[in-house]
Formats: sequence, C-alpha cells, structure tokens
Amino acid sequence: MSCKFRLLLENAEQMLIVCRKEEEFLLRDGMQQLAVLEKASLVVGNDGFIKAVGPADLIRNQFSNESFETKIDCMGKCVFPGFVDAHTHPVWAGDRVNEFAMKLAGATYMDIHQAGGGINYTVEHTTAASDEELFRSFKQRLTRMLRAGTTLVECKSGYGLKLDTELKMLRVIERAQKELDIGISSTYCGAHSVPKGKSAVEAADDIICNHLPALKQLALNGEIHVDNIDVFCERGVFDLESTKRILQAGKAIGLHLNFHGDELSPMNSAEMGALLGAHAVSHLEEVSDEGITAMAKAKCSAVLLPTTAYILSKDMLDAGVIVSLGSDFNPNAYCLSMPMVMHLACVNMKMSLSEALAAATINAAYSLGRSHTHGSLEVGKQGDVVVINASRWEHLIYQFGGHQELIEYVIIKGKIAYKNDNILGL
Ligand SMILES: N=CN[C@@H](CCC(=O)O)C(=O)O
Ligand SMILES: [Zn+2]
Repeated sequence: MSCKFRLLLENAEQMLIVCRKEEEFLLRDGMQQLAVLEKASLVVGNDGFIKAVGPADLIRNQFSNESFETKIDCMGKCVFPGFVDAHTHPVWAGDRVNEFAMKLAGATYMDIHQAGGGINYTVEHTTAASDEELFRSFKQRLTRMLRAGTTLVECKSGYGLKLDTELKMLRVIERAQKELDIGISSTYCGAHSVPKGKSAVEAADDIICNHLPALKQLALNGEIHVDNIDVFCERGVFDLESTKRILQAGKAIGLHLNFHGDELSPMNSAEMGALLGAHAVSHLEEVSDEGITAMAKAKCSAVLLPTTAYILSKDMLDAGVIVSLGSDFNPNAYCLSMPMVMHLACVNMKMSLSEALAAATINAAYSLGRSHTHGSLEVGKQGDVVVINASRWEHLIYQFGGHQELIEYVIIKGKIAYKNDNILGL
C-alpha cells in the first residue's frame, strides 16, 4: 500500500522555520527575530512540498492515522531549511592552488588576472576539457555542497567566454539539473572577463549579437534553461556602459539580472543594478552610500561573499538592504560549505548568527527569485531540510568546519539525499 505522505520529522528540539508569515525576504529586524519552534514536527507530502509544521503534539494528533514513507525521530536534533548558496562558479577545469601562495606573498587579484592567471588561466583549461570531465568534477563539487546542507545553488558559466565553451558549461549545468537532486539556478556569465584580443566594447557586441540570440533559441527549443545573466563589472574588465548594454539585452530575453559589482573599484554598479531592476548585485566591497540606498529602495539583494572579502554588513542592514550570502566557490576561493560561509559572515562581517542564517536561506532564495518555494520551512514550500545532531541550532555555525560531523540528513523534496553515517556527537 502506498503511503499518503512522504516524510515525517518528529519532535525536533528546534525547528528553524525562519519566516513568520510568508515573507519574500527579511530585513534587519526580521533577521534578528527568526521564527524558531521548540519540540516541533514537520510533514512533507508525496509531491515533495511541506504539508504541516508545528508543535509535535499537535502534528501527532492531526496525523495519527496517516502513513509516512519515512519517519525520522528528531529528538535532540535541530531542523533547518536547506541552505541556499547565492553565488558560485563551480564548472571548471584546472585548479589555481599556486595563486593562493602568490596572494599570500602579496600579489593582488588584479596583478594575477593581468599577468594572464586568474580567470584567463581557468578559461584555457575549461576550454580544453571535455563535457564529461567538466561534469564529473562539477558533480563532485555539488555533492560536497549538498553534504554541507546546500539544497539550492546558483551556478555560473563564465570560464568559456567564447560562445561554444560557454554553451558547453551551460549544458553541463543543464545535465546536473536533470540528473542530480540538488536544486540549481543557472547563470550565463559570458562577460566574466574580456577575451584576449578584444576590447570590452567588442566583447559586449559579440555577447549581445551572438551569444544571447543563441541562448534565446536554445531556450525556445527547450535545450537549455538559464535563469540569470551576470557580468563582471570592474575597472579593466567590463565598464559600466558595456555592463549596462549586456544586462539590458539579457533582460530583454527574460533573464534575471544578477551581477558582480563594486568589487575591487567603486563603479556605481549598485546604483545601476537598482535602476535596471536587478535581482541581486554580488560583492559590493566598494559600494557607495548612494548605491546602498538605491539597492534598499529597489529591493535589490546584496549578495555578500565572506570567503573572498571582508566588509561590514552593518551599513547595508541598517539601510534596509536585503542581505544574502554565497560561497563564491571558484578556483580562487575553494569553499563549498554554507555553514563555514555563515561563520565567516559572523566573525568578519559582524553579522549575528540569526542574520547569517536568514541571509543563507530566505534572502539567498529571494536573490534567485525562488523565495516562494525555498528558504523557509512553511507550508507549501519545497520539503528541503537539513537535520543536525545538536540540540541548539547555533552549533552549526559556531563549530567552524564542524558541519561534517553535525549534519545528519540532507533532504530534498522530502527524500533523503544524504545520510551521514559517521556522526560522532558533540
Ligand atoms: N570577481 C569575479 N569573479 C569571481 C572570481 C572568479 C575567478 O577568479 O575565477 C568572484 O566572484 O570572486
Ligand atoms: Zn563571482
């Protein structure tokens, strides 16, 4: 006999609901008062969506005659919504471990980039790699992200620059969307660097006249589903005007604007993102006060990346900006774990524990236009859940690098996607 419900998580010590009333995102005050239930249970239906969440006694009475495909006793454990990683570059060949040593010896990101290393080095290796090779390493990275609790991740292309390699990367992302459990928001980032021998204006023309029409056609054929468009808006890469042209052309074919701005130099990217209706701008280390105000007004999310930058979150939170977090996983920042990202956000960006959690759940989902289905444990949302073996939720952030021992289950649409058999306890 088939069961009526897919999953029951029973009697959790703490259940991190996150939102109180279906908010699309949380601002500073809401982030500081997350919805947390004590002694709570959660039910996921056969369609993979949450059917009930509430006090354990109530759920027990309400569902006493029902059958569940899987039941997990969560006594002594905490339950979170799956984490959302709002910014990653996970499809590439050729690591850059040597650059880590160079940076420690004093080289800057731009020194390395301009000497032909950085993104350009990864472009060479990614161009030479086969689809299969790229898929294999991408799959391993996604598996590591999943084991660290990420259930929805934004994945960028951007190590091709030329159309055929960009499409190769997007096809690899598409294959992962079809074959793997983890949720993916796919981003075309052909304007990640200016290809050798071209100016930024020429590269922008090529993207607008050749890349985007090809993407549009492939989307119409149902071959590739891209959600977002990204540009590295930076002095010496894509200037403000070229960035604007590319983003506008992307918007015209239905892509969400979600781009790198104000990272190494003040570019007024935040102001432009707000004006163009961007869902999100990432980095923002050099954002102006006007840019912060404009983003708050436009409800454009700021995706902060504590693995690559140390800025303070306070000004943005105080100004009413929707702050999100991403791992920025890329060959220059090798971190796949959102619990570690949240820890770094607390220690280096001075976010509180609950602000970091909201930024890695509901707000990150908002930055990808997915907060109606992801980012909180509310009825009607996708049953994406992380169960940890600790009786207070803060342990997951406090125990830096401890997620491998703490995370017991990662569940996607009510199905166990990862079970950790090596739980050691606290
Ligand atoms: N800033 C541009 N892009 C990446 C780095 C990519 C790379 O170095 O390969 C970032 O977000 O940090
Ligand atoms: Zn990036």
